[in-house]
Amino acid sequence: MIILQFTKGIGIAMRILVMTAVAPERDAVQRGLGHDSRFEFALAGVGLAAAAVNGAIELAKAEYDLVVIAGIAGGFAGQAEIGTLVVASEIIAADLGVELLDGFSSLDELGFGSTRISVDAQRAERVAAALQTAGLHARTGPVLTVATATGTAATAAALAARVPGAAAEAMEGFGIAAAAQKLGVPVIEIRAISNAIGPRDRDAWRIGDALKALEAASSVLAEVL
Ligand SMILES: O=C(O)c1cccc(C(=O)CC[C@H]2O[C@@H](n3cnc4c(=O)[nH]cnc43)[C@H](O)[C@@H]2O)c1
Repeated sequence: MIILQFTKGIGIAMRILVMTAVAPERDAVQRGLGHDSRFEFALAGVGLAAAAVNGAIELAKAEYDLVVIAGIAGGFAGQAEIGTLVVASEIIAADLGVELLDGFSSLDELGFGSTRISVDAQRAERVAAALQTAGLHARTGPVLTVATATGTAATAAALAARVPGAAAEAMEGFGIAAAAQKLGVPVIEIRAISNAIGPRDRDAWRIGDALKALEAASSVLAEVL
């Protein structure tokens, strides 16, 4: 039996999986979205491995039309300031490779696979435009996934040089996106900036501001997806 779900009388409802690393991020997105039956939520856990495993488990449970990866992130200086939003134009596993005596070689360069996953570019652009129209400070740009959160100016500079235009770094996107890609489910990633990437200063993190920005962005998401 084919069951068709209709929403507001305009067609078949999308089924959208929202994945965040931790519960406070999920709660912020839920507050923003309000009650909207198209959206389902799952926690990825912190880090690439947990995110890949949990992404695959969640995506195997149902046929989703879209995965939205959401959460807080570090912002690269001059690219994404604290409290602003970044919609990923590409998701890049920026430290997946080998360290060389004089630099770094990515998995791609080694011929072992790809460190880049494409997002649903049309949706990402549409979301970013809608966020801007709503008066939120949002941009698109590459969002890096790292295994180790950056804690020095030298690493921040190395990552920025490795991925020109990199806007933000977080720790789950590539894992969830890899699972989604395997299953043919389109993905977007939205990050609210809680801290500047560079010398570690946990006291300077503005998690509350970032969660508020994430909530505000999510209230726009419901309109545009
Ligand atoms: O302590 C809290 O209340 C709290 C609330 C929400 C989230 C957190 C986290 O610590 C989440 C960790 C999560 O944040 C991402 N993140 C944020 N900044 C960076 C960064 O500079 N480099 C890498 N990752 C960052 C990351 O995705 C973590 O999973 C705490």
